[in-house]
Amino acid sequence: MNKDQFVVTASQMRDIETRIFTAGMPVAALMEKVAGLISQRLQAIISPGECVGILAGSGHNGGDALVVARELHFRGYQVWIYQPFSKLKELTAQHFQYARNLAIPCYQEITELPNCDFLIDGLFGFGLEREITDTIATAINYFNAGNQPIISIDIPSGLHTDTGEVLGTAIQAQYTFCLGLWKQGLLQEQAIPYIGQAQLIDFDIPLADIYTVLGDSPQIKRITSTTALSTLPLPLPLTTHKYKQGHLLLICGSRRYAGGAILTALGARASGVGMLSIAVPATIKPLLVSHLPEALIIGCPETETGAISHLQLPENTDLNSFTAIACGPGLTQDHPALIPEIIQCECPLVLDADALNILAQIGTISTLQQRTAATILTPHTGEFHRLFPHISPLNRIKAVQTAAQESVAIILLKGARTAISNPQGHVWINPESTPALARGGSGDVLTGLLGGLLAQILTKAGGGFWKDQVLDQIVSVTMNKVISIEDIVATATWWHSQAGILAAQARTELGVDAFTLTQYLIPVLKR
Ligand SMILES: NC(=O)C1=CN([C@@H]2O[C@H](COP(=O)(O)OP(=O)(O)OC[C@H]3O[C@@H](n4cnc5c(N)ncnc54)[C@H](O)[C@@H]3O)[C@@H](O)[C@H]2O)[C@@H](O)CC1
Ligand SMILES: Nc1ncnc2c1ncn2[C@@H]1O[C@H](COP(=O)(O)OP(=O)(O)O)[C@@H](O)[C@H]1O
Ligand SMILES: [K+]
Repeated sequence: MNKDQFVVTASQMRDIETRIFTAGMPVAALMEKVAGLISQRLQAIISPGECVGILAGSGHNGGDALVVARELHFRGYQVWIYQPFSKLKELTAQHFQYARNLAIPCYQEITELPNCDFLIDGLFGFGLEREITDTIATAINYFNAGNQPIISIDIPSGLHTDTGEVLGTAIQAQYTFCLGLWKQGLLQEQAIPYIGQAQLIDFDIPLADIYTVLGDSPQIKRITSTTALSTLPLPLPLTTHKYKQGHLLLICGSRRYAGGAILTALGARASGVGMLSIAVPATIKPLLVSHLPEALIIGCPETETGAISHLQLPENTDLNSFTAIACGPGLTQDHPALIPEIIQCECPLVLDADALNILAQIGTISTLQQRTAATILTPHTGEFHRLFPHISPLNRIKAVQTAAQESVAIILLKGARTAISNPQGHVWINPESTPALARGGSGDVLTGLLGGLLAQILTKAGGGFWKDQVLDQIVSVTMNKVISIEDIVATATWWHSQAGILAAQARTELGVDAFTLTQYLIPVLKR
């Protein structure tokens, strides 16, 4: 089984290791195994003959680094060791002694260090417990200022293993080889500038130990292509028809922001949803019709400024006629009364952009209390602050958990590492994205895509969901599979980011405007 989806804190990793050691695995044997795997990965990056500086700490992160030093020495690399500590853990001390007896040059002062082509950072792993100061802080700053790439073992030294916070100072790595299971800190936004390209080194931790420590349904998980693809509504049933593939209502756009409605709609189109209805101010109806001839465009009465003033749905239709509703992009805040009207709907509801700004104005938690079906809020950091001003966004994982619990909604906090939580605190983190998405309109695309996916998957499950299930956020019970709404939210997030990555590969990071992004959604699935 792929261990890529698990995420651990330092204390959970410590508990898992303890279980392995208690079961009989010798500590020294595990260190040998782990460092052997690290050495193999290094040899794919560094050519024999090149000079490698090894930075060794006092604990087992340093022990790993010293075994790597020995291995690279025997594989024909020029190796030296920087080891400034006076007291080492026993196993680490033994490896240090052996390296010295092999005549690998060892130094305690940065002023003595020869030049090198690469540095291996084994100063601190998940055992870092306080701020780095004095000699070690000076050394880390010195290494960061050099030209040679740094490869960190487990986590860049100086980062807090859980929060990704910099404790005093931290190594800026080009590569991070995370050992065994992904550390939570590597998925926090503040850690991104320090991590470089991150890879997991799987050293065969038994699944039973992982589940014993993390629980049968782990609280925090990484979204991977495997987890995302397992939720997509593919292949379609051979005998399906359009009304079985979901009916999404988008409520978006204004005279001022007509483009937001188009982008949201194009995101929804790519989801493959069976029926798409789009409520917009009457003035921009012809524009939407020309972009999306397949959609039902509902022209609504508008305010003087060109915002929707009232939802005028077709005859025999009300909000509960739809499988899901997504609302907000380009709406403006000119007519706040629209939101309390929409909140009444008894189907899953995605709120984004101006719908969130209005929600913040009228009272986030009190308004959402009226909801009987699932609600998904998709704020960026600014909108999150308006919705939940009392929640610190510094630890984004904690922040989404708290916000979701308080609002009894699913919260998707957008950013370079989008984090999603359900009210029970189950979190998905999107580990792979691109700054090419940091452009106006790309969030609108996500809202449409997510709405479309929700409508479709709900309908595939038979369209029936009961109140008690809704509170558990469970929407679909097929023969042997339970799909929860937050899994669908995670899948949409993954799909959107992968489209950004694919578009950036084809067109550079500057070539991913929001319209172009919509054109790369389907190619992600073909790949
Ligand atoms: N047992 C093994 O062989 C394995 C080792 N692993 C490695 O072991 C690491 C964890 O090892 P440890 O628990 O020994 O911890 P570390 O090697 O991360 O560091 C702990 C040491 O640093 C000291 N220290 C902490 N903060 C400090 C500060 N601010 N300034 C100065 N000293 C400080 C501590 O007192 C302790 O001696 C992992 O990150 C990984 O690299 C595991 O990943 C795999 C299994
Ligand atoms: N630096 C970044 N790296 C990766 N993804 C990003 C980055 N910045 C923004 N994004 C993504 O781009 C989208 C921006 O959405 P949003 O802020 O709502 O923009 P808009 O409202 O203009 O559409 C989100 O999906 C977000 O996760
Ligand atoms: K390290």
